[in-house]
Amino acid sequence: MGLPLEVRGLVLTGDEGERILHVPALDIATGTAVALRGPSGAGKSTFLHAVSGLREVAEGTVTWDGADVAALAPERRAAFRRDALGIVFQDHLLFEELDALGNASIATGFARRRDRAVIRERARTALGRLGIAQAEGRRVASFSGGERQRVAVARALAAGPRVLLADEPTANLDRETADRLIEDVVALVREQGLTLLVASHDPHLIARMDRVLEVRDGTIVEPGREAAVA
Ligand SMILES: Nc1ncnc2c1ncn2[C@@H]1O[C@H](COP(=O)(O)OP(=O)(O)OP(=O)(O)O)[C@@H](O)[C@H]1O
Repeated sequence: MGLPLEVRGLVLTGDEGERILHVPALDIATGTAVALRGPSGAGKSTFLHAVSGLREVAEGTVTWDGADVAALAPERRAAFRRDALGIVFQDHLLFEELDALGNASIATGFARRRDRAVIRERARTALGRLGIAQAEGRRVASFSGGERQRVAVARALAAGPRVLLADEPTANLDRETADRLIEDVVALVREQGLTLLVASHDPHLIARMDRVLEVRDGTIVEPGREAAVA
């Protein structure tokens, strides 16, 4: 099952204290697939980092099922992220010396012994679905951008998250691979009731989502409603 997200009075600022984003109120129901679009530099990545607890929040709350990630102590925040969130961000942060399967199943390093085989199996399945099973034993240092992206997606799914957060996951992929990735991720999200929040400009991806939010003029709006999501 996924988790619900509740954002209240969120203000995100830059290094000099300048305001980047202000989101008065936003709710995402459990199991909803949401696209976040908006011009380059609007603040999509900044928002995803904030809801992941990877970025300090100047004001407000970011609450996943009752837990305000912004208020958690650093270790508890890291544990929450590891246990509940699958994250596919633009800098994939793969371990260059490990092969694809080693990267995709990296969560085994933190998991209890009895969960490790499950994670490894999920990683293998995800790599297969994403079309790189034949390269699972190759070190990722030799992978293309698109292949790295797919390894990062497989890694996020292998940990068994309740929420999947992704930043332009189809950006470096050819149309066919991107469409396959979209189909697989949407199927998985639906099967498992995960909450999905994905920054993307890809019309094929956006068309498959339940809701489309737009980062615009320093806030988040929902086109169609044409008012700040409050
Ligand atoms: N720590 C920071 N200090 C100052 N400015 C910042 C900081 N972090 C982000 N910004 C600025 O905030 C704006 C939003 O950046 P962000 O990366 O979130 O945009 P984006 O919508 O994801 O864009 P893209 O589609 O190009 O990835 C940019 O102008 C960026 O330079």
